[in-house]
Amino acid sequence: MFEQFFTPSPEVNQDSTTIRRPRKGVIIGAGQVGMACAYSMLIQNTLDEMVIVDVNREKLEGEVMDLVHGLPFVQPSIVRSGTLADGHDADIVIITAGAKQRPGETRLDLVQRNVELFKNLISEVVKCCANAILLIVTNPVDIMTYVSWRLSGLPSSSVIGSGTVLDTARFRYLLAEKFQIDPRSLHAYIIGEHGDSEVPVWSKVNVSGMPLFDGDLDNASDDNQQLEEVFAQVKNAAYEIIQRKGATSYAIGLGVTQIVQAILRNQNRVLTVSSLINGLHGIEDVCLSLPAVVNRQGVTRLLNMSLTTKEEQQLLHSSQVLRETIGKLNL
Ligand SMILES: NC(=O)C1=CN([C@@H]2O[C@H](COP(=O)(O)OP(=O)(O)OC[C@H]3O[C@@H](n4cnc5c(N)ncnc54)[C@H](O)[C@@H]3O)[C@@H](O)[C@H]2O)C=CC1
Ligand SMILES: CC(=O)C(=O)O
Repeated sequence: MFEQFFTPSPEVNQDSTTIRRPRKGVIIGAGQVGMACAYSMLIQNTLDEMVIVDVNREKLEGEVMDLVHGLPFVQPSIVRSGTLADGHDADIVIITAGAKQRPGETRLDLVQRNVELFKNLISEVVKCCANAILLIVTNPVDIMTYVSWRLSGLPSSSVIGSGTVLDTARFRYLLAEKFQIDPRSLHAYIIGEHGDSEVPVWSKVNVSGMPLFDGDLDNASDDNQQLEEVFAQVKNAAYEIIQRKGATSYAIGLGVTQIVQAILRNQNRVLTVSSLINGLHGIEDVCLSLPAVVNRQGVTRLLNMSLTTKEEQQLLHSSQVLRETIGKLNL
């Protein structure tokens, strides 16, 4: 079509091995979170091709129409609605489908509904997108990551949960506000469950390598109480936001983008994603977040982070909460 406008170049390189293979991702779930991930990845030039899938076809079409009308403003990429079958050559599948918390509900309250959904979904994903890394966002994300690993039969390195990447960002943001520091220069981690039993690693909080505390916040000084209040805000952030606007989406969209970039750009980036833990800190057969090295193979290494006795105990408790929940599942 319109050949009159173009003249083929005399020496087009036909050797496809010199051309980088496009980075392709599938997002399952075109809800608030799925679309925030799509938008964030689009404006950060993260994928060359993005396929968005949802059982609600009408909503899906509307969301994708809205998104593609922005393509002239960003780096070129393909964005379209589709089905899982369109993901046969996908590098990554991001799962955001499923029930979300209503005001007052915990993430663990979603477990039955979302595990039932995943029982069908994961086998389809593995069948259709055989070579993809799975990135789970649906809550309760640690349980859903474990369930996805078990149901998929994939190596655990290829099944990753967004984990406490979001909580870690909230922690850094709030601490950075308090200390008047750019959050990128403040290093701090939330580990364990993405949920009520999560653990702040006070002993490792530092500004460009300078530790801010000796260890645990043991004495009840005013300063320490203020810092405990910061952690309470981190832990309760989702409840507070859901109470006000019904869902959280922007920050998780940005967090997912960082994880996807770490994977597809082979960055070896340290992120508090959720992955299978077997042995570290005395934890067995649970997915939860510890600082992990993320690259094109997924989670390849976990940092042997030293913790105080109190932090170890809190982490073990968090793992027990998750293990008990897994123990009640009929997988
Ligand atoms: N890991 C994290 O840090 C966070 C996780 N979440 C979780 O993400 C999930 C999604 O939240 P929202 O997007 O706000 O919910 P939402 O209700 O806006 O969207 C969910 C979407 O999933 C779709 N869906 C349901 N079953 C499907 C299937 N079998 N295949 C394809 N699509 C399907 C629905 O049609 C809907 O469009 C929830 O479980 C929520 O708790 C939310 C924020 C942060
Ligand atoms: C909903 C949720 O998991 C969060 O915003 O942390």
